[in-house]
Amino acid sequence: MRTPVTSATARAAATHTNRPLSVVIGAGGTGGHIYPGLALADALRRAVPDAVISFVGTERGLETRLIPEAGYRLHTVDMIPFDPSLGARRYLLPAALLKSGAQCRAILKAQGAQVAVGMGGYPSAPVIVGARMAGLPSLIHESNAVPGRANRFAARLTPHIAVAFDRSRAHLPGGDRATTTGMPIAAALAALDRTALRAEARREFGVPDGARLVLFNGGSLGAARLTEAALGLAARWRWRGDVSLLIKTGPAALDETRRRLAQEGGDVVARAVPYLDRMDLAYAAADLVVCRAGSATVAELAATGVPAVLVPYPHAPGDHQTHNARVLSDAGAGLLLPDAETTADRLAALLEPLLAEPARLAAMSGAADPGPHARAADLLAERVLHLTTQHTDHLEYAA
Ligand SMILES: CC(=O)N[C@H]1[C@@H](OP(=O)(O)OP(=O)(O)OC[C@H]2O[C@@H](n3ccc(=O)[nH]c3=O)[C@H](O)[C@@H]2O)O[C@H](CO)[C@@H](O)[C@@H]1O
Repeated sequence: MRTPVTSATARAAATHTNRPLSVVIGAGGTGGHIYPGLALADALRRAVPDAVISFVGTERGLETRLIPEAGYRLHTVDMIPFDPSLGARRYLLPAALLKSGAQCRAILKAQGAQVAVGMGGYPSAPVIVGARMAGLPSLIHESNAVPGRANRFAARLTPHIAVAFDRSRAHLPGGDRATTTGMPIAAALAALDRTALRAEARREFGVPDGARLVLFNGGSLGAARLTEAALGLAARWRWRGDVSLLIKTGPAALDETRRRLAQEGGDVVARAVPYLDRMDLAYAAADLVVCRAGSATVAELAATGVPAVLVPYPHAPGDHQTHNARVLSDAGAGLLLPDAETTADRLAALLEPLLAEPARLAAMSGAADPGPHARAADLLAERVLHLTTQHTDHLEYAA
C-alpha cells in the first residue's frame, strides 16, 4: 500500500512560489538508475500535477529510449563514467566533471529548477555539481547496499542524502544523516497483486497450464552467463511438460539465443525475449526468478515477494551486487549463487528440488521483507518537495 505525499507538503511546494515546481533529475546508464528516477518523477507528478520535471543523462545509456517513452524530457551532457577501469583517462575526470557540471548549471537555469536530484550512475554527479554552482538545493539517492564512486563523491557536495538500504549508510560520507527511503519502484510494481494478474501474465508469455515458470533476467542489459546456463537447462528439460523458461537476453544476444534454442531442442520449453517492458507481468507469471542482483531488481523482488536465485555480477564496484543479494538471502527470500558456479548442471541441482516443493517456494515468497520500497517513490518525492519549500525564498542563479 503506497502512502501518498502529504498534501500539506505538496500544497506548500505548489503555492510557495508563483513559478511552477521544477525538478531536474540526474539518472542514466542502466535501468537500475533510470526506473527509480522515473518512479520519483511519477510520484512528484501525482503530488503536483503541473510540475515541470526533466532528466539529465548521456547520449549513450538506456535513458535515450526509456525517458522519452515515459513522457519526460531528457537533456544530455558529456560525461565519462567514474570507473577505475578508465586507467590513465581517470585523470580527465575532474575536467569532465567541471564541464558537465557547467552544462547542468545551464540546464537547471533554463528549466527554472528549484531542486536537483541525483539518482546515481554517472549523470548523477554532474547534476549535483551543477546545483552547487547554481546555489540550488540538491539531494542524492543511493540505490546499492555499497555506494558507487559517483555518489560517494556527490555526498560531499550535498547535506541531503537518501538511501535504498540501511546497510549502505556506513559506506557514505555523511551517511549518518541519510534517510532510508527504500528504492523507488514503478507504481505498477509497488501495487502488484501477483495472484490477480497471474492468469493474464501466463497467457501473455505462453506458459502451458500446470508448468512452473522460471524467469532468467540478467538486469537491464542482460547477462551472458545467465543466458548460457538457461540454454543448457532448456536443452536438459526439453522433455518436461511441467517447467517453462523465459529468458531475457538483451537485444544483442537475442538472435543467437533463439538459434541455439532451436538447434538444441530447448525451444519446446523456453522462450527468449530481448527485453521485458512489462515487469509486472513477468513477476506475476514467474514462480521463480534467476537474476543478477542489481538494486532495483532486489527491491522489486522484496516488494513483490517473488522467490529468487541471485547471481551477483562479479565485477560490480565494491562487489555491491553480493551485498544487495544478501538483503534477500539473509531474510530467506532468495538463494545466493556465485557467478562462477552458475552452470546448467549446478542450476538443475538447485532448481529441481525447489520447483518440486511449492511449500518451499511459498515460504521464500513470504520471507521477503517488503521494506519501504513500495512507498519509497512517495517518501522521496516528499523529501524533494520539502527542499523546495525550504529554499525557494533564497533561489538565485549567479550570473
Ligand atoms: C552490471 C551493473 O553494474 N549493474 C548495475 C546496474 O544494474 P541494472 O540497471 O541492470 O539493474 P537493476 O537490477 O538495479 O535494475 C534493472 C531495472 O530494469 C528493469 N528491467 C530489467 C530487465 C527488463 O527486461 N525490463 C526491465 O524493465 C527492472 O525491473 C529494474 O527496474 O544498476 C544497479 C543500480 O545501481 C546496480 O545495482 C547494478 O549493479
